[in-house]
Amino acid sequence: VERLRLTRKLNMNIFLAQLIESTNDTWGVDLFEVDALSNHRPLTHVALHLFKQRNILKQFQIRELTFFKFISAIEAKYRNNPYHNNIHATDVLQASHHMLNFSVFKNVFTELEVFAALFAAAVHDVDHPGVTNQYLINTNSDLAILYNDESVLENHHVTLAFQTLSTEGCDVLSTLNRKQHQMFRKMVISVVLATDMSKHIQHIGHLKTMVEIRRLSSSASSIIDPENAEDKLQILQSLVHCSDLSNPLKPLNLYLQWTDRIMEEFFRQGDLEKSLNLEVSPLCDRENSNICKSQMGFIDYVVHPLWEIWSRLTQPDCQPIMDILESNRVWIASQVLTEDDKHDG
Ligand SMILES: COc1ccc(/C(C)=N\OCC(=O)N2C[C@H](C)O[C@@H](C)C2)cc1OC1CCCC1
Ligand SMILES: [Zn+2]
Repeated sequence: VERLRLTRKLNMNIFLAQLIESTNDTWGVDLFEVDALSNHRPLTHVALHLFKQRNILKQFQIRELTFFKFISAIEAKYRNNPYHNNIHATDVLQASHHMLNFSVFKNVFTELEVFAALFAAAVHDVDHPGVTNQYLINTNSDLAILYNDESVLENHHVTLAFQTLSTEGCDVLSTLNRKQHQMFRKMVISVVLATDMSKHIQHIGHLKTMVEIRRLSSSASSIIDPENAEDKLQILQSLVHCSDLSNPLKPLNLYLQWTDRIMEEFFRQGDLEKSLNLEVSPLCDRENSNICKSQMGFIDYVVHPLWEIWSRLTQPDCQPIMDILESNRVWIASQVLTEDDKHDG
């Protein structure tokens, strides 16, 4: 029996190593499997692997043990929410890594910009309480008071991330010089704050402008001017925001798990609102929800408008991902019909 147990353990570790290896260049890795096989430490395993694969630790002379301690401390500060947890952080990190490899970004970003974008993705929802900004504002929470109702969650995530750097043995930025540290901090703050859904429309506007300029100056082969730091920062903000809203563009079985999770998180908020005699927020009433219809709305009015312009900027590498969105939408639409019948009884 002992031999059987060890053999099974060995096979699990081999399977885990293969899954982690696939995060290098695969869209739609099953991070729920990575979570199960890694003793619920997907973020530490995947972040260490990707930062090493990109040679970031060597470039900035960051000791592997320091990075391990930092990312482990961050992972431990993610709460066990149904959706906003360490698996979601790993998902956004891996999607951001994947899209930084798009050919349109070749020779565009500096190592520091790549480091900042992936760092921001890994920490972007740390200590998320599983409720929305609006809920925190409506309940006069300490966080809303602290951040004056402005991007309350996002301010909290980035503050906590930088505070974690001063935990014993966790300062992954200690080898950066003053200028690098200043630029890194500016980029991480702006990328994490840009994940606030209230900035969603602005992302679309900036991307439309950039695509327009690309279309007009069709001469310029690579549309992104590596000298324009502002444009590059906006692209990194949109890259992480797109990764944050990438669930409907993942293989259907993964998309459906994320949908179940976000709905459970929203429903728990609705339960809290009911118990506090507050008005139940949209989509948060578990007694009265149409999951497929709300996902259709999410895809048609939030996700597709963003990804449509993002895919135009990043053509042709985004096409396979857009194809997944299209097929998922067709599947969801087919379920709406049957879901209606179910409700009609
Ligand atoms: C897989 O599905 C989702 C994945 C992630 C999210 C998150 C974290 N934010 O998304 C934007 C958001 O919170 N919004 C604010 C308000 C809830 O109105 C919405 C239209 C936009 C939401 C997902 O689906 C939602 C939206 C439709 C049903 C539940
Ligand atoms: Zn997020």
